[in-house]
Amino acid sequence: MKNQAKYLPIDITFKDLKYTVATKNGDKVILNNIEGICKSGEVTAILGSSGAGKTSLLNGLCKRLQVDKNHRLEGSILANQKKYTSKSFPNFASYVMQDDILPETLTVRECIAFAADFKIKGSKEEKEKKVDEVIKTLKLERCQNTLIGGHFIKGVSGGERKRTSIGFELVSNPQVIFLDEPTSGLDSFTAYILINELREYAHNTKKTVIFTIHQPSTDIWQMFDRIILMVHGQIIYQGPGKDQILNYFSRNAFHCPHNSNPGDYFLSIMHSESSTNVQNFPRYIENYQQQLQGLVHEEIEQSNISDLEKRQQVLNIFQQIPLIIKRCLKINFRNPILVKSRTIQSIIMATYIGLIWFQLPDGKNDPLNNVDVQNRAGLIYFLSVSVFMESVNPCVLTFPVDKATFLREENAKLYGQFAYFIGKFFVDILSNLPLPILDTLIAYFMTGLRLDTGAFFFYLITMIIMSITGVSVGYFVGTLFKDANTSMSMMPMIVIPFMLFSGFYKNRSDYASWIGWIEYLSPFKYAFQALCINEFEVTYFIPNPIKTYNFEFSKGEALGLLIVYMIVVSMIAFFLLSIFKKKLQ
Ligand SMILES: Nc1ncnc2c1ncn2[C@@H]1O[C@H](COP(=O)(O)OP(=O)(O)OP(=O)(O)O)[C@@H](O)[C@H]1O
Repeated sequence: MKNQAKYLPIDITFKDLKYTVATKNGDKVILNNIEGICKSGEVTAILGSSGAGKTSLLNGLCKRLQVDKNHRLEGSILANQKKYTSKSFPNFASYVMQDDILPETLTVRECIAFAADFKIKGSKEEKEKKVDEVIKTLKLERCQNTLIGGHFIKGVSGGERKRTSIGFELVSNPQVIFLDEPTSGLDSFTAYILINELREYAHNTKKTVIFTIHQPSTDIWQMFDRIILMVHGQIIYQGPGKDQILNYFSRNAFHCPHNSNPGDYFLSIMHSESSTNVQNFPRYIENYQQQLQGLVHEEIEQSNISDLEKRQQVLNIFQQIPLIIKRCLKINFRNPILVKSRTIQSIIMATYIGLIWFQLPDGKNDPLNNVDVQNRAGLIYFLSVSVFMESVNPCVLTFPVDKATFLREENAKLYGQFAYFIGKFFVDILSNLPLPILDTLIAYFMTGLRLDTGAFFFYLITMIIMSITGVSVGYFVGTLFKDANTSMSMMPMIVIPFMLFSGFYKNRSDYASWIGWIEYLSPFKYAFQALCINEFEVTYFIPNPIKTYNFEFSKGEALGLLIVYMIVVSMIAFFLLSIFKKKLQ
């Protein structure tokens, strides 16, 4: 019984669907009271001129349309005559976005296997068998061990990338698969192969395949089982493809010339740039309403009826976290920017610092030398800033990209936000760990900081915590803004005030009371206090900076507060992500 429900074919239907957006010039109707059906075992193509409402319809069916007081969605959208929500959607359906969001440093096989691990119940062998099957279906055998690639790494071709995205969704064997322009950016042959694979998937396993498409070639056009044509948010044809659609339009005096591509012909009579077309739109709509709408209505009434399956997540949180960690490790450690260049950068930076502040006098011979005290305090402050920057920058750059992957996968119910956050945070801490250690080993001894085992390890731990704090702040900034460029350009606005209120540039006793509270938001304040006390608590220098800087905490307290700061900022980033999640999806 359970199995029957699992493989039950699903028809998607929509009735009286109206989507209205409030604009400055009044309400704009994007979908205008339309109804239709996409049947199981068939490929349904949604076509129309630019701005006709194809993507809005597809997003509506996927429960991804923005709905609020300015965006109203009316009517019903059903699967086997049952309502579904964005939450229950992944139980039976998958959505392949137009932009492929895949990690650059994973291979094609690893991407598909990752989805299989989360989505398929069964042994490792069963999962591998399913991955093999999908790779074979999508003809990805030859590139299965090639990296996806991106800006810095040469990877698979655009077509292979698109097929990997589809494989990522297909591996869970969804009953319904929605695709937004799956052929965009592909050459005609690759596009043909892709649509043919989707057609076989629909025909052989009674699945429902629905996509929007621009300018299909004649060969591709012949593969559509069902076509929905749209203009100005209305449907002007809905029914079988091939000869039926041509005959229907011929009967209504719109003859597709012999030997021409029907896709091109229909687009030529639908695009709204031509005034003749626009004059004809009411005719198309009227013809459709008089001749076809009744039939469509009957098809909707006769569509499959069944309860929708309630799929549970296959893995619990404790099984999800190790898989996320495994993947994040691969992503981070295979990335040449994140590993090689950061390590080299860190070595060069620490050596620079070591050379500039080389073997600072310890005050034994000249305890009253203010310049030496100032140099030593400046060095300590700069070291804490440098280790923070080393970890915050890559996080701000990569988190918005990773966030997109997370949103897609969380949307597809692969795992939950908590599992993702813990797994990713753990790996980012691990990836950053060598840098403060390397910095310390080089700079600490080159500059001649206090030679004492306890002081050395306290320094090292503070630098590691400061590096992790950089990761937390990186997540915070990366969550606040949608893309890496905005995050990077906004970061100075957040970090510079923290630096100014560290107590190094301006003595904390001198802050104006109305703004002085900002110092408690500055991680540099806690790090600088901890490191400075650590360095000067045992010293030959008479003017002791511990007093001059007016520190209010002991070094242990300052380090403790830095740890609390790091945890609180991470928690804020976590909650911000859950608040913005809905909006970003
Ligand atoms: N949230 C929105 N606010 C305002 N207008 C919108 C919104 N969403 C869609 N539109 C408008 O509705 C119309 C239909 O948009 P949609 O993206 O569905 O068209 P489309 O047929 O997919 O076009 P294209 O082929 O160019 O992607 C367009 O004119 C678009 O500008």
